[in-house]
Amino acid sequence: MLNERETEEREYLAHVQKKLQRTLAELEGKVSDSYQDIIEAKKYLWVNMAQLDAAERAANRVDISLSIDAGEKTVARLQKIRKLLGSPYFGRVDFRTMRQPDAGAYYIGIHSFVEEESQHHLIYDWRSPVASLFYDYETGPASYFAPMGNVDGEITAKRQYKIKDGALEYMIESSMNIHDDVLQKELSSTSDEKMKNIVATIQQEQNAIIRNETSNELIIQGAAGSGKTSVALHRVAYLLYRYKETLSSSDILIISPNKVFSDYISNVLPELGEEKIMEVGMEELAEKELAGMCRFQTFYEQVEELLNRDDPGSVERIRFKASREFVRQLEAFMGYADKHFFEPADILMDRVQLSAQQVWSVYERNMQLPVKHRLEKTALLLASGARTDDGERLTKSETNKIKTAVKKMYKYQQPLGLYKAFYAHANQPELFKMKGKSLIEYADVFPLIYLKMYLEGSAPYDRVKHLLVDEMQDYTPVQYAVLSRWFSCKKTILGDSKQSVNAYSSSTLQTIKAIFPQADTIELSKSYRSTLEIMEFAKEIQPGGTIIPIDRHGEPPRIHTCDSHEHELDALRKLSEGFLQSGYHTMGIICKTRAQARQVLDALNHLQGNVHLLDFESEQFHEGITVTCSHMAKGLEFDQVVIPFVDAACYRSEMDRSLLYIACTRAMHALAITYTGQRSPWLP
Ligand SMILES: Nc1ncnc2c1ncn2[C@@H]1O[C@H](COP(=O)(O)OP(=O)(O)OP(=O)(O)O)[C@@H](O)[C@H]1O
Repeated sequence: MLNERETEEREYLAHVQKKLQRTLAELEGKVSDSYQDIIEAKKYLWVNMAQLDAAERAANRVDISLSIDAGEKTVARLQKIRKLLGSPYFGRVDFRTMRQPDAGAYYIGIHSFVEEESQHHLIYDWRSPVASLFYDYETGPASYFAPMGNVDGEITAKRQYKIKDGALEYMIESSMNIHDDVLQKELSSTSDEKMKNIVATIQQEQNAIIRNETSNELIIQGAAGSGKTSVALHRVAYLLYRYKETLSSSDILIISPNKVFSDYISNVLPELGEEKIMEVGMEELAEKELAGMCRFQTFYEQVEELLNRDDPGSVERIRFKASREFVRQLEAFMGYADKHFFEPADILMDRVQLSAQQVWSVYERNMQLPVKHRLEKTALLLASGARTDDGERLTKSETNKIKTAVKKMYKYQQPLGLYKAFYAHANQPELFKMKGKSLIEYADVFPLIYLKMYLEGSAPYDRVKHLLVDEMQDYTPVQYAVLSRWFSCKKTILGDSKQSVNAYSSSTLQTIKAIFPQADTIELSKSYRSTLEIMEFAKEIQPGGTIIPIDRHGEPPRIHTCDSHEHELDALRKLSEGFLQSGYHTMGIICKTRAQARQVLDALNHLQGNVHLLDFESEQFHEGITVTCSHMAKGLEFDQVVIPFVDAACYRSEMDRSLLYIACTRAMHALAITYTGQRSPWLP
């Protein structure tokens, strides 16, 4: 028997759906009309082309493009209505202000929906001011910030709904924030090959980040699975909604670790009704800067090299270049170069002579400019101020001669030459080693760019109004120094210091905070991805920290001890076949190195079609079995994770420990580990 409330709710749902259906039909009609209009206008233009003059043709083209614009807007609305029809809303708050006797019901959904005749809001967008009540308060006194000021009042009731394919699956009357049962249900579902939106179950501390409008720089340190990436993407959607007049999706840039990660998160914003955001990797940005100068090792190649080879020299080079002290030394070197690498000399020409002293005094006044611009300006100022004995101005060719002479007074013309000079100056030439002809190590890429900026200047990315940097722990102080020069806009910087894939070059939260002293920092410690059993296991591998696992239970992680390598490969085959029979969608076999991943791939040859290798070059994340390495899997998640070859020889260093932790925390529901011989000391 349905109780009275549920009957009421079903009636309201039917009412909203009727209105949505009607709007849908109207919009479909509009789309079809505007399609016809465009065809007609094009036909007219085509048939009458010869008779129309240029102005008429141009006017016609403008009409067509306006119709296309209008049509596109209608299609976008249509898509939103279709989405709402499947699941119109997920929450309701009944709120009354101090001056109202009765509470009004506010239904919260992924988009807003206003009844045309009455202009009554049947659904409020989750980003609207009033919707914050749903995320921030239990029943009782509450307030929200509206454009006209703070609105105080009382929440008299809160409800949550699960509406799927237009049908009410369940509703929960709750005095609580977001009822735990609903969150548990969401988290227990199987994974997708794309990240999902979390609008229905955003938690209060996450909502504070999403709706933060005051921080110019916001650092989010979040434990594995705490929702950092989800929250950052919802924050982007919120800012696009809040500042729709001044901010568009093309003003935002995400720096993400790899193409697969970009693909994995690519659906969240379109699901929220926003356009896709541009994503770029650090290396793409570096490539643009160093084009024509040199090639470089990638970050993943650097990590692979460290994992496969003990090379204390390489570790020392990476460590040195990952410190704040290194940036300080580079900057001190720039100061030194300003004074010592410019050797002013007399410029003696037939009609005019300039003394070294004159040259120096103009050069000195323009020290704030990049060297190249400084030299150009020095030459131009000298030339424009100079006069011949007859009081004449200099000719163009004389000016050019001064330019060439001044340019030659600077000792280094090429960034790479200047960069090498830094190591000579520091008396540590062993800290710079080319990898090959015109090929530099990854650790040298950003310091070289930093010096190139000093030497030649660089074009800042002024169009970007908000920068999002994910996996912040993987970037070094010199990378942040370069990023700050490129992007002077607002920034959201997120990551987890416990999930570094290269222990020698990772940045701690303290380091990042020191680099951005004005930034606000928020820490998220509740972890949502994995079951309690998996998180407890992972915490034993990487102890310390304040991670709080969600109270969701599953099978304890299983450790398979094998007699031989062959036996271990057999165990992997069985686990994979078991997965294919289970209801899970994704399984990650997460290895330490690429070579191991290839071995596993060979062992699973018989499951072809269900198995995918996820490597540096991969662009997509697929359903089924993914064989990959920890450093490629970060940011991703799988229903089930298997970590092979966790023996004492393979997982022994601090870096291995961190990679093992990353691999374990990718698992949502099930985790298995295999090894042969002696188990890794990092295993609980
Ligand atoms: N409020 C929430 N409601 C429902 N699911 C959530 C919520 N917060 C996080 N999750 C889920 O938890 C998982 C982890 O989220 P996300 O990948 O954003 O975390 P992360 O902190 O970036 O993780 P990591 O650093 O380990 O890669 C995802 O499946 C996400 O949907």
